[in-house]
Amino acid sequence: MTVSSGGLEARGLVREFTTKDGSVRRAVDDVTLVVRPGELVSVLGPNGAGKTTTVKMLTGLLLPTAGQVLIDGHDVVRDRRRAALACGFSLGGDTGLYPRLTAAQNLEFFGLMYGLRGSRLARRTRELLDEVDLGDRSGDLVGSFSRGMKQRLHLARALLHEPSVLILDEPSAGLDPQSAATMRALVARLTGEGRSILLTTHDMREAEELSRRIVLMKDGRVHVESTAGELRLNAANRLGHVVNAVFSAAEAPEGVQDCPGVLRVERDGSAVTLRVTDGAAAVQWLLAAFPGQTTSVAVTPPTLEEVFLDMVAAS
Ligand SMILES: Nc1ncnc2c1ncn2[C@@H]1O[C@H](COP(=O)(O)OP(=O)(O)OP(=O)(O)O)[C@@H](O)[C@H]1O
Repeated sequence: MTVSSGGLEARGLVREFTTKDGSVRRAVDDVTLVVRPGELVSVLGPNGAGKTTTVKMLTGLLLPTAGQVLIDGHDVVRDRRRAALACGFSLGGDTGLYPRLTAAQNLEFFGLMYGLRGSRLARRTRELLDEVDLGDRSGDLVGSFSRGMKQRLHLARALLHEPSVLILDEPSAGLDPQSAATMRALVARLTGEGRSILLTTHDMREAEELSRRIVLMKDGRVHVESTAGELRLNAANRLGHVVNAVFSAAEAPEGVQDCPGVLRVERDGSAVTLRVTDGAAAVQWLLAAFPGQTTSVAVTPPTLEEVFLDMVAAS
C-alpha cells in the first residue's frame, strides 16, 4: 500500500524507448520526485536530461516503463480520472490552445471538458483571465496573441478545475524579460496559495527565485537535489568563492593578486574581483594587507549557473 500526504509523489520512474535500430534507450532512470503542498520544486538539466519525458509521465501523457506517480494520492495510471482532476499542467508552445477562438472561448471550451457549466464557468473564465492579466483581451483571438500572452493563457487553462498540483514545463521559455518577470510573479502567487508546483526551466534565476528545492537532472537520473543556497555553498569547495572588494584609492592596489588561494583576478578601477579557493581567508588577508584602504568587501559562493555548468561538465 502506498501512503500519500497529498501533493505530487513520483517513485522509481523509468522510461525506456526502443529506437529504430531496435536498441533500447533509457531516457529516465529511477527518478524519485516529491512536491509537498505549498512547495515549488524546479527541475533543471541540460538538453536530453529527461525532463520532458519525466513531465509527460507525471501528467499521465506517457506510461512509465516502471515506477509510480501519485497526484494528491491518486495513481496517474490506475486512477487516471481522479489524478487528472487534481492536476493541472501547462506544456506551453502553440499546442493545446485554439487560435481561432478568443481567450475566453478557449477557457470556456476546456472548462466544459472539466464539467464546469453556466454561471460557474463564466465566473471562473473571468477570474482566471484577470488572474493572468488577460482580462482586457478576453474577446481577442488567441491567434493574435504574443508568446507571453499564450503562456499566460496556458496557465489559466491549467488552473480551470482548481487543481492542487500544477506541473509547468518551461513556463517562461522564449519570453522577454518583462513577460518572464510577470510569469514568475504569477507562479509565486500560485505557490503561496498552497499548491504543489513542479516546474522545469533552463532559467537559473527563475529556479533560484521561485523554488524551495532544486532538482538537477542529468542522463535521465536525479543528479542532486537541494536548496539553491546549499547547492551553491557545496559547490564553493570545488569552484571557489568570488570576493568583490572596493578600495578607497582610484586604482586597486597592485598587491591584490598575491592573495592566498587566488584563482583569477579582474580589476576595474578601484574595484577588484577575485576568484579564490577560500573566501573567508581571502577577506582576512585583504583587510590585513591593505589596512584602512578597503571601502567594502563581499564574498559570494558560485552562482547556480556555475553549479549547473560544473555538473554538466563532470563525467
Ligand atoms: N519518443 C522518443 N523516442 C526515442 N527517444 C526519445 C523519445 N523521447 C525522448 N527520447 C530521448 O530521451 C532522452 C531525454 O529526452 P527529453 O526530451 O526528456 O529531455 P529534456 O531534458 O526534456 O531535454 P530538453 O531540455 O531539450 O527539452 C533524449 O535522449 C531523447 O532523445
